[in-house]
Amino acid sequence: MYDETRPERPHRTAAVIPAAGRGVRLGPGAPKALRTLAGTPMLIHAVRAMARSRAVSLVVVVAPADGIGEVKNLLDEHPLPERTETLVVPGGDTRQESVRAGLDALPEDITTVLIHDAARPLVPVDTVDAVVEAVRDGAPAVVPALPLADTVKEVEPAGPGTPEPVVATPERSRLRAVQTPQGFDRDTLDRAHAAIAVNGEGATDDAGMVEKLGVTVVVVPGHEEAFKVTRPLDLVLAEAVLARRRATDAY
Ligand SMILES: Nc1ccn([C@@H]2O[C@H](COP(=O)(O)OP(=O)(O)OP(=O)(O)O)[C@@H](O)[C@H]2O)c(=O)n1
Ligand SMILES: C[C@](O)(CO)[C@H](O)COP(=O)(O)O
Repeated sequence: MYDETRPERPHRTAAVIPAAGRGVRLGPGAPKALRTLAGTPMLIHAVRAMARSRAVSLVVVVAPADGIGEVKNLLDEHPLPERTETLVVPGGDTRQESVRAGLDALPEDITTVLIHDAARPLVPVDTVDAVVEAVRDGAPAVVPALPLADTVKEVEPAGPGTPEPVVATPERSRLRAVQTPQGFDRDTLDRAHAAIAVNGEGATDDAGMVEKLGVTVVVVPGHEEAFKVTRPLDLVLAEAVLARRRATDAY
């Protein structure tokens, strides 16, 4: 409820980009975030995607611990609009630890945080803005997501080469494939990470940690081009999207 005796906290939004993964599923080569798409490192595409939003005034890149200097050089070589500051911090052994390192580096005045995978370099600015707007409208946690095209089965995992028994078929119309940026009220996300540090349970995304607090997470429409570059075929798709953007002057 609005309390007129309490001064409004100014909204300031930061994007934290976990970029410290190795990219094992992509195959041998440089760390995934440093591999190029249309000649530009994936990380730079992701940083630009955040900086395109006028709401984002700070981008924190969580880099491989042995790649801090290289990432700083890349950011110097690819300047952003003047309104966007950048910070680079070393990541951890898991995505969760890397996100925590990014959160720890945020200045006090940040009230809204976006967590965005470097591995989703092509997310359109409208998706970023929709997430920020939903947080600013009062949702403590917001994820962009799309309905699924495939039917999904829950299985009893078995060893390699052993057929896995199906245990359930969730109703597809109720399922969503979740993307990033995921947007949060900063205090809520800090609480979620602190709780996980105590109980030790992990989650494959940040919203999952907030759900464990019992806080409602809401979904806004995601975008097909916000897909995660995970396996080699994703590189082919990403290059095709960039070629189409260049041909239509949309980039
Ligand atoms: N220790 C880690 C692991 C992952 N990430 C980041 O989290 C995002 C999503 O992770 P994923 O796509 O799984 O990247 P990788 O861990 O690099 O991929 P893989 O699992 O194939 O090694 C990526 O931007 C990745 O750089 C990170 O910052 N720190
Ligand atoms: C955060 C995420 O991109 C949401 O779909 C996904 O969970 C990351 O998973 P990964 O295995 O770390 O790539």
